[in-house]
Amino acid sequence: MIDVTNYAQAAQALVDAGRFLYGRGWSPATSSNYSARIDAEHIAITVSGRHKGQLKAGDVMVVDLDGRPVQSATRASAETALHTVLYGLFTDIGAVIHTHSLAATVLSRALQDRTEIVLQDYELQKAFPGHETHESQVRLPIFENSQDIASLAEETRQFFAENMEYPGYLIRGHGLYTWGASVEDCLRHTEALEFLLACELEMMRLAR
Ligand SMILES: CSC[C@@H](O)[C@@H](O)C(=O)COP(=O)(O)O
Ligand SMILES: [Zn+2]
Repeated sequence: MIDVTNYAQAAQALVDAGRFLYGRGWSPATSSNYSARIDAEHIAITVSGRHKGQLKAGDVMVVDLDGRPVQSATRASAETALHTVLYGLFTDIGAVIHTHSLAATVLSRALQDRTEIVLQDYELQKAFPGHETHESQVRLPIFENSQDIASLAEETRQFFAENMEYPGYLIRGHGLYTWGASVEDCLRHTEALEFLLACELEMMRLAR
């Protein structure tokens, strides 16, 4: 049984997150998907194709950790497997957010031969637990974009099983995934990473 209060709280947090992320320009044109944990076996996740700046409670549904809808006839995000794989791996996370910002999209394409981005010498790195100084490194792997979400999910599962300290990842020409203990935490990570990626893009422009 799904706890109705947990579901309602998760759904409202995702609706609010959508308004914020769309407002920042990081979830344009129905792109992006967001989820929040309801209990050990279920998450609330955005319905596929919905405008993230105008989400209503009915645009958030429940799936189990195998991505199967629970008490819903709507279609969960096409990228649900990229969420469920993270909840399976990181038992302490409570939310996953995927954005489609200009910085994440352009930077991951511009660095076409690279399989990771290393962020260093930015004070804002301290937004991540365990990073006490700008001299530490925040690293994000870059996976190739694919319409085969099952195989992309498996690729991410294998990577993060070995590299649990990475706070998120990029899909080339597509966007960013990050997670956190709560929706609030996850939003902080999203905002920090989007800021750092925008800085990197700006640095690259200045270096030309
Ligand atoms: C509108 S293009 C973006 C989609 O292809 C996808 O990458 C995305 O982020 C949203 O898919 P969705 O099925 O709505 O969760
Ligand atoms: Zn996407």
